[in-house]
Amino acid sequence: MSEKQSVEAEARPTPEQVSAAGAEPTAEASTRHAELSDELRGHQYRYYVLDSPTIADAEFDRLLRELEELEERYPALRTPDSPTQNVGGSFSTLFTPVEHAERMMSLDNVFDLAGLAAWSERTERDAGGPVRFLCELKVDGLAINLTYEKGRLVRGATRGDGRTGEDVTSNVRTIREIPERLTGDDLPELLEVRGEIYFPASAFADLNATLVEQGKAPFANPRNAAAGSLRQKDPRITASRGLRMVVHGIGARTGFRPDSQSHAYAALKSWGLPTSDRWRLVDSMDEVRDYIAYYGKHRHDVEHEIDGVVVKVDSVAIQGRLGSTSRAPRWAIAFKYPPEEVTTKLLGVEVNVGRTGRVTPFAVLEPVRVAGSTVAQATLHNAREVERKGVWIGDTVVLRKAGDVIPEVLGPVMDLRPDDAHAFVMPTECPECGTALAPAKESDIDIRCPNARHCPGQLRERLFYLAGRDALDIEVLGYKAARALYESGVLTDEGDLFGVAADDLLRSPFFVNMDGSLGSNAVKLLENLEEVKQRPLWRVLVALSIRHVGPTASRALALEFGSMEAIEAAIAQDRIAELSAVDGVGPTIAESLREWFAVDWHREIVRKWREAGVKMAEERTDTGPRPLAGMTVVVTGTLSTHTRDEASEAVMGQGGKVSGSVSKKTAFVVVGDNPGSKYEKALSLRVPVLDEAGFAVLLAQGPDAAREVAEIAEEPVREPKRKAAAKTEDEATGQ
Ligand SMILES: NC(=O)c1ccc[n+]([C@@H]2O[C@H](COP(=O)([O-])OP(=O)(O)OC[C@H]3O[C@@H](n4cnc5c(N)ncnc54)[C@H](O)[C@@H]3O)[C@@H](O)[C@H]2O)c1
Ligand SMILES: [Zn+2]
Repeated sequence: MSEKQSVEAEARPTPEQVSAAGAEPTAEASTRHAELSDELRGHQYRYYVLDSPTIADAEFDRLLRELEELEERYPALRTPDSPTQNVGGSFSTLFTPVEHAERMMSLDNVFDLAGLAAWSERTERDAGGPVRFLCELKVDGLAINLTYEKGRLVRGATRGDGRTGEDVTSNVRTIREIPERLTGDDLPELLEVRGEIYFPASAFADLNATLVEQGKAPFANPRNAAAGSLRQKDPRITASRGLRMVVHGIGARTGFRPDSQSHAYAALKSWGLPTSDRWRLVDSMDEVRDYIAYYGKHRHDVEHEIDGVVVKVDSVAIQGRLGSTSRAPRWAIAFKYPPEEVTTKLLGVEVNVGRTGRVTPFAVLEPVRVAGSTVAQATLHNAREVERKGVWIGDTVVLRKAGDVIPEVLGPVMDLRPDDAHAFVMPTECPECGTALAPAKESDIDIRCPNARHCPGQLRERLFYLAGRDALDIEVLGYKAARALYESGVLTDEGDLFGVAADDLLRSPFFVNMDGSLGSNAVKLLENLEEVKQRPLWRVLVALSIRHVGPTASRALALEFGSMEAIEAAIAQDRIAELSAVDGVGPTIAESLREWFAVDWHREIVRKWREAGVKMAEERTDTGPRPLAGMTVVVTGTLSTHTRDEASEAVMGQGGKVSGSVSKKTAFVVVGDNPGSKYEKALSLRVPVLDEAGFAVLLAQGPDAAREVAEIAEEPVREPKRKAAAKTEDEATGQ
């Protein structure tokens, strides 16, 4: 890094200096060039020959780009043996070397849309006009060359340096997807088929687990697994690995003259070769960008890893006219997606105790930037998962962070394992309370802390959860406040929560000012707790942390039973069938309710909350009219006057049901801003549609009045009406 900076810091040569024969390289530049070249060759050897790289691809690419930049500045450094000029990878002595009939090339890369646009402009200029492009996925695997003579597979070879590869014919023959004989008439005399061997992403974790079990080294990622599995001395091992292939090109051919890449694919497919069905022919760069965007989003919906998109000129004639450089064709370009994989150090494995007592190990990592954020932790799910991945504390590991997906540790870089690395041992006691851990059932993989009531970890998580937006929504009760409450002994479990008074909070430094007076957070908490006592029954049910009883089931229970007492009575009288018959509840949840209420201290929570004044019944149960009884209302889009929850509560408060899907039986669909397809569905089913004003009418004046102001589609269904006035951003997001 520092050397790079020193090179960059030098004065740039003037354009005249460069244009002549190129600037004379400085001593520093030459040294850095030599260093980088050596380093890159070392990485290439590990990657192509040992199948065991020690740095992430993005890091390798960064070093290669640095080399390219140096050579751009000092063209004299660009010697034919530079890593920038060659197809990466020599060949090993493990396999017999074989010459390819036609050279195997690499691909030039671009890393952004500007680079892609520059390439397409250059290409169309050189081609003398607009060209048709073929877009396909860049499969992150291992390049292979299959030679077919008169339709018979005679050889399989790795790319090697592009001219000479390794003979892996017997290994290739074990891959089921690769035909021994092509089928059809008109088979070419000679055909080199180029493609990628890959290891299915979904089988990767299992492969590592098997290797670890056998005491063998696990792979860092699926690409290495593909290369390592194909390049085996014993083809039986290759056969056991379930490798697959995608065809993406042709080399030498006799008796086969396709006029385009796409025609070639069609022919290869008809002969039984595994071509992809994801390629697209397009006539504009807009469509290329759409393709790139689509697979950027669906990168992990594909059976193999993808590191980019390859854009090719479809016409073989134009391909020929454009030709190639020493290492890559000019008629194709690889658009690389932002890297998702990095390597970092696994500093430790710690465990976390969850709301239900589940103890989960997580990786503590040296903080590293990947996919736009800094990652310092990654869940490891359970002890078996840590073992299956084969990662040890102290290892350099490959970390993958894909977009919004949670970061995942893929595997260890075995060659960098330090002597003092050691396997993680799952604790036998709860790190929060010291209780012996055990699986809930003998067959469970997860282990739990059985001290549910008093374990600080579990209590903290339950308090945090009951204060959440989907439960009681207590603003000031966050993690720190939750911890402060039990650490100072203000409460022993959540049953005490609503009995907390100012005096109690004075015992906790967290809630007290320097001068000994009650802090503003304490005042706020006490206020909050008062308000919360009036929350609807379903929120109280959620707050109890009963397994499987989330907002949906709680709403259904509240609607059906109307009060906590009624639910308790149903359980006490063993009317479980009645519970499970409730729409949105079912047998699992009914059983879970029964189990929960069977525990003394659980029933105590309910009793204490009730005594403290928490409302445990829906107001409307026996008093007041229920004008919406028997009606189902669907709410879609954003309302400015109600949050979704408030709207649902208002409907349920009047005896109505709230549903997520529109059917013929729906009484009303309430439509806010940016409604989804439910609006269109309502119109097509001729269900009355209410805007916000209409919803207000429904709540204030009842269904008959609402029907007067509702929009009902006439037959035949017309184009859905778009909501005219857009809300200001504040209104739209202010809920
Ligand atoms: N981590 C390391 O130490 C290390 C070392 C060397 C190379 N590498 C990585 O290897 C890559 C560079 O090597 P490269 O020259 O092999 O290739 P490349 O990945 O830049 O592109 C060329 C290769 O892409 C493959 N490919 C996949 N899909 C294709 C498609 N649809 N059409 C055409 N070709 C397709 C072909 O096999 C072709 O040889 C980089 O990603 C680099 O980071 C990493
Ligand atoms: Zn515990």
